[in-house]
Amino acid sequence: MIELLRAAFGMAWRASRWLLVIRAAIALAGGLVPVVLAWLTKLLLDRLVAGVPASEVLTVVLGLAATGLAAALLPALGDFADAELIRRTQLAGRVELYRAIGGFGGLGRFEDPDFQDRLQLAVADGPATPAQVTANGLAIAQSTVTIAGFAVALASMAPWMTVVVALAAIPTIRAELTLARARAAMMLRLGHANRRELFYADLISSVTAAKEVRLYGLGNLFAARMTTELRRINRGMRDLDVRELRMQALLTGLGAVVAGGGLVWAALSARAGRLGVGDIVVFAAATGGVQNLLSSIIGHFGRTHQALLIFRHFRRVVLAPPDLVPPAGLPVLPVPPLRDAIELRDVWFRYGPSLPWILKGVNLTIRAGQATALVGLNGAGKSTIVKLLCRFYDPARGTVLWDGVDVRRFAVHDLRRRLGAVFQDFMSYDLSAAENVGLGDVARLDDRTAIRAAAERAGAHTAVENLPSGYDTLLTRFFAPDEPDDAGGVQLSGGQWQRLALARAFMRADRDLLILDEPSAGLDAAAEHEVHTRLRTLRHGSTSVLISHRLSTVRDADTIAVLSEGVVSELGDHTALLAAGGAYAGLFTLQAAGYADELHPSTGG
Ligand SMILES: Nc1ncnc2c1ncn2[C@@H]1O[C@H](COP(=O)(O)OP(=O)(O)OP(=O)(O)O)[C@@H](O)[C@H]1O
Repeated sequence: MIELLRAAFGMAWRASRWLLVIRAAIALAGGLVPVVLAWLTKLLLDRLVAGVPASEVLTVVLGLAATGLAAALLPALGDFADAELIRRTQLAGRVELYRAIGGFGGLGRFEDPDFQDRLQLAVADGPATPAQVTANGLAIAQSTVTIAGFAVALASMAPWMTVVVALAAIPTIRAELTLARARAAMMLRLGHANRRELFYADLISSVTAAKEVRLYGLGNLFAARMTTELRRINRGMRDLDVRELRMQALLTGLGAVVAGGGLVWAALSARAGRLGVGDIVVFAAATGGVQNLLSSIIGHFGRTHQALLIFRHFRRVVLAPPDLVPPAGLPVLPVPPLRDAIELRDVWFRYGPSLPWILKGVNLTIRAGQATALVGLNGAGKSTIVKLLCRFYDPARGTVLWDGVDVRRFAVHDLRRRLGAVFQDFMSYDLSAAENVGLGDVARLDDRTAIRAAAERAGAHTAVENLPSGYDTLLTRFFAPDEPDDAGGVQLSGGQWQRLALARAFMRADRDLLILDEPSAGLDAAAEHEVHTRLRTLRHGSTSVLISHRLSTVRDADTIAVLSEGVVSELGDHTALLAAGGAYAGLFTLQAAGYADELHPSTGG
């Protein structure tokens, strides 16, 4: 906890050291104000009772007015400084967090539900926690200053009372810490439910799901499921609130007994002439004040504790070790241009220790300068191989070799700079058409000539030029236009989006390996033909991996690998595989027969 505390203060300090110094000065002054007020009030009453000259009374009154002004202003100043501190620390925290998340090279962490819960908590609440810890810490310091002042006053009148008040605080401290721990644990436990609730809420309100939700009448079902999750969350929170209420009631009772007892003693002492009128004022202010402050300190302790527990999740995400590491002890190597081949050697892979093996000893050589096609039934593991080639995961066993070097020896971003890819589940960015293409090579994001050339290769140029603002057209209707006379965004069709994804990959067409996972699945027949003709020319002499269920589009690949039961079951070119009469030949004949039937329907009957 001390280490966490230090890290939280460190972050706030780095985010804004001057603000922190000013906030500390406000806390110190704010801590002294109640004590000064109580002493000035006692002084005023004592002087009034003693009948001193008016000028002496006036001095005290002026002092009281000035302290009163400070009492009124300081909290507002403190709140302002806290809010600014939170804003600045939150900004610094977000930058740190997103840099860390961006640094995760693989996909495994994003698919781990426990890590997701931690990530969501870190993203939603983590960045503000250092400022919360700091603000609560300063509030504790402020209250401690006040308590020290009152304790001196109380000890001079009734030392035993100081001890009783301090002892009465112990159960409160324990209770608050227990509650803080329970609150933080609850937040993590409710993480699953929160994510499910957000998931259903998004389905109900998102444009993407709107069609199916309406057609299948899913709105009520999703709303009911969302409500169930919300109820579960509310139940958890309510249980905690009830526990808190019960404890507060008990502790308040205890406080009232202590304060009441002290006041009875003070009143009896004043009656017996042992205490003056001013003393009673200071005594009442001190017992009430110390008790209030102790419980406020304890509250702040609880909140600090809770913020620290969330900050711990934030730190775990930020300080998570690299997820893709080179083999133990071996130095990282630069990635040389591909000269010979990429080889998967006895590669085994599954998506989690408890999940089934997807690849069970795949051996495959992707030769430089050649086109390799991967075919196989749904779920055979074709996209999984693509993900291993991009090193989104490392194989559980076996190796992926780049010209004979294990790809784990390379820095992952260096390796990826040498790849271009269209994924089956490609992205559609709510950005301009030019950016949707240019993102394929960030260094050339503003290079309109390169963007246009890539769009032309993908057969997307004419369609983009015909958009209301050409390449500058925003490809979304999600954002309202900035200018009133702006035509606003447009929504593309599925096939048009696919062409842009292809164009994005073509921004990297000169890279060492071009991966095309179903690059034409959403295209019409003419477009598909056109794209594949272009691809054929483009692929000529370059290294590519192509996945397609339409076997006519892979027939001219140099090598076709059939994936089945987790291994490469057939390998060769189209002619060899047809002649072998295996699974490929069967599938190809089936597809060809389908078209032949359409072209030459049986005339019988
Ligand atoms: N992220 C993931 N987590 C867990 N399992 C996964 C994940 N991605 C894929 N799988 C599983 O791995 C298997 C292979 O999937 P993969 O996407 O590689 O198949 P594919 O051959 O590309 O299929 P398709 O032809 O349908 O695109 C499937 O059974 C799938 O359920």
